[in-house]
Amino acid sequence: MIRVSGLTKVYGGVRAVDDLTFDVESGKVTGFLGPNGAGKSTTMRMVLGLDRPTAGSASVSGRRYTDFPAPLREVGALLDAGAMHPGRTGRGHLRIGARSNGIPLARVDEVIAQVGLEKAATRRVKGYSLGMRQRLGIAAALLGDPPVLLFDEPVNGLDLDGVRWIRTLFRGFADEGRTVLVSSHLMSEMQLIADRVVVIGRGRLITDTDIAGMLGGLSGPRVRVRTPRPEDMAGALGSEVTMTRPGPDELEVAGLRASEIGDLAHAHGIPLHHLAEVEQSLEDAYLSLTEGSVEHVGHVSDAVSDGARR
Ligand SMILES: Nc1ncnc2c1ncn2[C@@H]1O[C@H](COP(=O)(O)OP(=O)(O)OP(=O)(O)O)[C@@H](O)[C@H]1O
Repeated sequence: MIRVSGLTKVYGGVRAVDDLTFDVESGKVTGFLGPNGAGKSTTMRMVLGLDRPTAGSASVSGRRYTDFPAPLREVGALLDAGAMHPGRTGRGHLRIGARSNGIPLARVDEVIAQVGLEKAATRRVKGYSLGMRQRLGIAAALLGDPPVLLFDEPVNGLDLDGVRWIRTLFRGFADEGRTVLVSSHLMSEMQLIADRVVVIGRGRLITDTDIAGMLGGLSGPRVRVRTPRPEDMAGALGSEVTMTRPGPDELEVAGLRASEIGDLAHAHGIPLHHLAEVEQSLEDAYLSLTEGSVEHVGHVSDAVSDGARR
């Protein structure tokens, strides 16, 4: 488990991380979400002892990272897949990590097989694609078979196969009882990967909840209705519901379920051409959670459109 308590980091005048407190439980994949510049990487760096907190603390399995004699056995991390010596082979890169942490060299071939890099292991890293580098970075994180794993934006730049592979891998880690913290600014991806989400903005905690809780925090289900008689339909729905008019013959209704709207239409003899609940996504939840906070509105919009572009 990872415990972050009152964690704060100030760079010059910038409060990159601001009094952040949350726990990351074992046996789950926890998404660490926030727009660019929210402070995710800085938080992870402090958990890994790479940055010193201005205030507060971060611990892994009850100890500070810097107190572990063989940290790779306790925490595996992928922070920046680009930060590998380009002239080394994949296997060479892993052997150095193993040696410096007292890990048997036989483990190197095990993790190479686990990430599917057998064929590329003797090639130099400079010839690796981004996806191969991500795989190698994950192999390095797994070297010490650690109970806690941290990944900073692991799906960035991966193709669909790579993303699917990572999703399955992370689920497997959580099912084995490991603690898995994965940062991303892609809400849609987290909806598929994570059991819980910790959302931050401008270094501060916005929410710490499970996916169901985040979706449940929305204003309730919305229903899309298409009818040639939208005015009559609106009248039949009454004043208790809230609705918008996305198109000339369309209503989007909050406050009633699709079945109730169908029954009302039937009772009033109004023909319906379409009736469906609008699936709500984590993206919607993220927006609705943060739009009340003026401080974050600009950042949230940036993040969502940024995510949509990728
Ligand atoms: N070494 C540093 N010196 C000065 N400012 C920094 C440093 N590292 C990060 N910052 C600032 O701290 C803030 C948080 O940055 P951080 O990289 O932690 O955010 P992030 O959520 O990981 O963003 P991204 O999604 O873009 O990776 C930003 O304003 C950034 O400019």
